[in-house]
Amino acid sequence: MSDNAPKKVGFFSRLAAGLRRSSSGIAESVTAVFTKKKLDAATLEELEDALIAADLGANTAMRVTERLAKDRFDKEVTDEEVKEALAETIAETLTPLEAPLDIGASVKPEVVLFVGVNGSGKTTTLGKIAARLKAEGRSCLLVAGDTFRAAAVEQIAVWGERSGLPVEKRDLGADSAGLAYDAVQRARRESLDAVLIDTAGRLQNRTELMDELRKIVRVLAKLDETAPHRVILVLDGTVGSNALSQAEAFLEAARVTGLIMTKLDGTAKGGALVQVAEKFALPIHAIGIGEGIDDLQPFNANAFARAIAGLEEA
Ligand SMILES: Nc1nc2c(ncn2[C@@H]2O[C@H](COP(=O)(O)OP(=O)(O)OP(=O)(O)O)[C@@H](O)[C@H]2O)c(=O)[nH]1
Repeated sequence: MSDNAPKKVGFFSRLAAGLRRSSSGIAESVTAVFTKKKLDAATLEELEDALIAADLGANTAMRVTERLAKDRFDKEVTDEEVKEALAETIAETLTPLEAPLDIGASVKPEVVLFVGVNGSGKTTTLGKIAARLKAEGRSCLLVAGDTFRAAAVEQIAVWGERSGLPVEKRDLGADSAGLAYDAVQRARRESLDAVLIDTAGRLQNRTELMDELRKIVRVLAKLDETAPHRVILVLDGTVGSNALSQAEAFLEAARVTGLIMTKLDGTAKGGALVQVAEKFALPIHAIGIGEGIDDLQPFNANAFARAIAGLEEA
């Protein structure tokens, strides 16, 4: 137990530092509304507006104000109490969705597809997960399924080299569904634990590219009707509420099974994770709070809720 204590402190403080831009935006809104005011209807409305403006979504904002109204109406409240109510509400939403990844533990090879819009962090996230799997003694094949961009293929190759993991790639412009199919066959031959497939970034309104994604899913299911076993949607935390339409489109096209939100270190809009979670109830595997390998953290709902509300660790 004592061995774990310092690690836990480090984890939370890095998370809090990563989320600082989001949490300070929220803290400013809360402080602007509450300077030891009595909690009346007008203050509650102002608070609700401030939380919506912080990208937390109307539903969460309403639940926070209802919670406060129930216990504290007509009494004095401090901004600390508001933040506690906020953290508790966010944790209630997110705790059931906490889903740490355990790739390659049950199915072998576990086929995992990474999807998302351009630049959301798919390739980097895949590389970080591969490095972690390797460190845990699991074998995996990295698949450079973004056959449109030479830089993406190169990026996967670098992650493979760095982690000493095999990479399946093709010439630029090759059919990514065929590549994914061949990769799964190779992983079977080589008895690997997992196949991690990168895909090209695509905007959710580009029908032909979404169709290509459907094709990859269809082709994988030909080899094994339970594949892909996971479809991880990588969302860029800086896009705020736009993440909702992205999640909707990718859920429809590719049966997304879980999500990872990246770049929460560079955004004031991290509250959007709560909105997406609330609307789609998608398992949340991890969050990215920086570009380093250790900056992809397994998702911890309580820690996230306290950090984004600008509170200390519980
Ligand atoms: N600050 C920060 N940067 C990140 C994080 N995750 C990824 N990035 C950076 O975001 C940029 C885009 O990441 P990629 O992994 O190339 O994104 P992609 O989704 O594969 O991009 P496309 O192939 O264009 O679709 C890179 O510069 C990454 O280093 C994160 O959690 N925090």
